[in-house]
This record gives sequence, C-alpha cells and structure tokens, in this order.
Amino acid sequence: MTEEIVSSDQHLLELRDRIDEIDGNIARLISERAECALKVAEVKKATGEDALYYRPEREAQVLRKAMERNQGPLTDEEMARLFREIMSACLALEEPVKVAYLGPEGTFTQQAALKHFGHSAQSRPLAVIDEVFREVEAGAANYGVVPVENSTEGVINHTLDNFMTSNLKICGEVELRIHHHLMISDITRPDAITRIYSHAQSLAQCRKWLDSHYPNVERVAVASNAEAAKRVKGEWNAAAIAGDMAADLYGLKMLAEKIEDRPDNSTRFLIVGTQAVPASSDDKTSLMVSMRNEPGALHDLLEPFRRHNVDLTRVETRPSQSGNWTYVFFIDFKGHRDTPDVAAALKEVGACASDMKVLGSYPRGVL
Ligand SMILES: C=C(O[C@@H]1C=C(C(=O)O)C=C[C@H]1O)C(=O)O
Repeated sequence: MTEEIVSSDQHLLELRDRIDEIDGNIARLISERAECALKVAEVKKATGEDALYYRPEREAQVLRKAMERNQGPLTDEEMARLFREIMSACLALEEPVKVAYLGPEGTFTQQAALKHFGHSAQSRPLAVIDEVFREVEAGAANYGVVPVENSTEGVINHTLDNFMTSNLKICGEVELRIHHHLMISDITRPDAITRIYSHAQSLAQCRKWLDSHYPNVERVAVASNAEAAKRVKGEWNAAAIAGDMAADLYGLKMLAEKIEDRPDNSTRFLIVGTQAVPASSDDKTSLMVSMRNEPGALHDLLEPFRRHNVDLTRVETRPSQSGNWTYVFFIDFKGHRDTPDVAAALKEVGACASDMKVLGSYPRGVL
C-alpha cells in the first residue's frame, strides 16, 4: 500500500519534471518567434510611413497550418486558439493593433474581437455601429468589429447600410456560436420575475423558449445584452438574457443555460479597415451593386457568377438611399478578387451594373 503511494507520487514528480522541461523549451521557442516578428517589423518599417504590421492573410495561413499540423490530443480549434494568442502577442511587439467594437463591454461583438485579434490587441467599446465605422475612418482605430448576420434572425441592416456611405473595406470575418442564458442578480426572486431584458435580436433568438417558459413576462428590448445584464443588478423582479461574458462582467447567476431556440445559432462579424488584403488561398469577396430597375436585372447580375463558376454564399437586398423602390444588392462569394475567375465575373457584373463597389476580399474565417 505505502509502496504503491510512493511509486505513484514518484511517477507524478517525474511527469511534472518532464512538463517543466517542455515548458522551458516552449518558452524559448516563443521568445525566438517573437524576435523573428520584431525583425519582420523592421523590414515592414523600411517600406515607409504607412507600413502595415497586421497582415490578415498571413495570420489566417498561420492558423490554418496550426490546424493542419495538429495530431491531437488537443483539438484543431484549441491548437489554433493557442497560436492565435501567440501571434497576438508577437504583433503587439511590432505595433499594438487598435480595435474598435460595438460595445459595451461584455457583448458578443467584444468576444468576436478577442477571438479574431487575441487578447494583446487594444480594444475599445463604442455605443453604435456608425461610431465604429467613424472611429476607423478617422484613424483613431486601425480596425472595427461589427455584427453582420445571425443564422436565426438574419442580416444586421445597420452594418450593411454603413457601407453605402463609408469607404472602409472588409478585411476579415469571424463567426461565433451564440449561446444565450437567462441570468439574475443576488437580489432577484426567481419566482417573482415580471420582466426580462435583452437586445431585440437576442429576445428574437429565444422567442420559443420564452413563449413556453415565461409566456406572461414582459420582454424589454434594450441597447445591448450587456446593458440588460447591468440593469438586472439592482432589480429584484427582473432577469436578463445575455452571454457568458456579460454574466462574468456583472457577476450574475445563471437561471437557465443555452436557451437559444436553435442549437446552431451563430453570428457572423466583419472586420472593417482601410487596407486591401492580398489572397490567402481560401478567401471570400463582398460586393455592393445597384442595378437599373428593369426586367431581368437580377438575372444579369447573377449570371456572370454562374458562368465563371464563382460560388455565391449570400445575397441581400437593401433599399438604396438615393430613391424610392430602388435597391442595392450585397453579394458574398468564395474567391479573391485577384484570381482570374473572380476578376472576369466582376468585370462583367461591373459592365451591367449602374454602380458597383468591391467591399473587400478577405480570408474566410478560420476559427
Ligand atoms: C510577423 C508578422 O506580422 C504579424 C504577426 C504575425 C505572426 O506573429 O505570425 C503574422 C502576421 C502579422 O499580423 C508577419 O507579417 O509575418
């Protein structure tokens, strides 16, 4: 018995010694990698004032390689997440990247910003989507993160409409699985809830769950689900629907977890900036087009994509801001604008459109 304990203790010590040794090696290699990144910064600086330190296409390639190389036991996603943070720290050594996101703190957009840029980025919450665009246009932030579509509730019109007046480009996308929880504060009486706060989108994504569990409770739409979490702090008869980050931030208790109606509920976010991103070999392009209001216009618009084998991933229509009953199409497709098939399709669409703007070619979301 005692002998067994001694030998398992001994085994544990040996394994921990081995882990210490491996950690030493990892630390040395990470430092070596960071030295390399600093040298890359010098090369970039030599290109002049407007040197671009953050390179979305290269980061996507590094993450994809981390996943391809992985042989377990960690999952590919877990491995990529670790590399995400290493790169984030290396980039911060070159030049800390400044990111504006649709706040306040604790929103899913903040979670998306962290997922895309890692924790070494300097991030700043802004109150509305327009402000995120303005902050990047003014150069106060290098990039902005805004939601663009939800798998249950559809498009976020405000984001699309901003592209009609803004010159910003899309530099990346990030997808996030959205889990909503019903949460309460220390003073809330669970049996006396008369009001549930959340963002309108989140209330809509949990509509069926609310209908069956809280059919007679008032649903109050507020500016964000972080704001909902904040309000619940001081109310004994209210609950909020929000995500994990908001619960942590405001120290709330979960009353029911993962209450979204669809288990695959996810939101896609865009990274907006001023740079044109080179091809990463697995890219998407977003396009904004207006057509003359005549028969067959939509067919003429889509036909070149079919002919050049370009795979459309999304088509949205928004009323144009220049006249009644005229429309702007937002089209996403696979491929980079510099590749021959995409370039040929774009040229033909441009010839029949009354107006066309390529919003950006960017790496497909990796994580
Ligand atoms: C090191 C570079 O700069 C940044 C940091 C990267 C990294 O740590 O791998 C990758 C791309 C850039 O955002 C580079 O451009 O290669």
